[in-house]
Amino acid sequence: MEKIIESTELTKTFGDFTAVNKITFDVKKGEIFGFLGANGAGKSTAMRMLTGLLSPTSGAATVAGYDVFTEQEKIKKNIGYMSQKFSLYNDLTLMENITFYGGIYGLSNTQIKERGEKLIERLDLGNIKKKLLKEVPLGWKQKIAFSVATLHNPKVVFLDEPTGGVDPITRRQFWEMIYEKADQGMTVFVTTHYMDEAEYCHRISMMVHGEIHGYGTPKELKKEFNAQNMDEVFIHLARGDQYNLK
Ligand SMILES: Nc1ncnc2c1ncn2[C@@H]1O[C@H](COP(=O)(O)OP(=O)(O)OP(=O)(O)O)[C@@H](O)[C@H]1O
Repeated sequence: MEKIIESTELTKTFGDFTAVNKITFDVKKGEIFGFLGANGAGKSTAMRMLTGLLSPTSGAATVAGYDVFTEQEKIKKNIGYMSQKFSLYNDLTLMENITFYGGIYGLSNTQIKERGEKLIERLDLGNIKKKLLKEVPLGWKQKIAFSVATLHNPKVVFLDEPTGGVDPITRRQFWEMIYEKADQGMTVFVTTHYMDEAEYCHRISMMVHGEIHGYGTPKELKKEFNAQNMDEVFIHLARGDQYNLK
């Protein structure tokens, strides 16, 4: 199957400190790939390199066929990105946000109108489309942010802890949206701290101190670490062997 992301020994150092140390992995078309790790493990740094926001120190990687060292602008045009911090404008209405981002993504006015209306219908937001975003509850904002990040049908969408602070029902709805996009062939690269969400991913990598220490399907990882669930896999990897699960 076609690989959308390929990383070989990708590394980022800040002075003497190695934040990301030789990470090697790939992500296939239409795959939901979970990028996990404890706070400070290096996830955001890796994601920033893959989205063309930060220059790597060494190694090699391509995203949607473009080189992270030399084709960062092309990468940015072919991806969607939803950052940890809510990325829409609170002082614009829903439709104004859609128009603004649609313009940034290079969509025509007709495309913006059509896709915007479809998005509003899909999320059943007709009654709030004229409200300022700041009046909309967080869970809804996250779903809107995801829809806006995929408005231009990117090959891959990067989601940095998209469901942080959101209630369980909304998280579930959010994941239904992720599945829908993946079924359409979009690749989803997602970081999360929720281990139940890790179970929803097709494959996972687990970062520990800048390195990938676990890589595979949830089933494979549970088998490898003799764990009942992803929580146990995470504890085993992130906190060392003191739990003696293996
Ligand atoms: N610009 C920078 N200069 C120096 N050190 C940095 C810089 N950016 C990140 N780091 C360090 O690199 C390490 C990895 O940080 P990073 O933000 O990638 O981790 P993370 O896994 O995304 O954590 P979190 O889940 O908290 O977002 C941390 O120790 C951080 O302090």
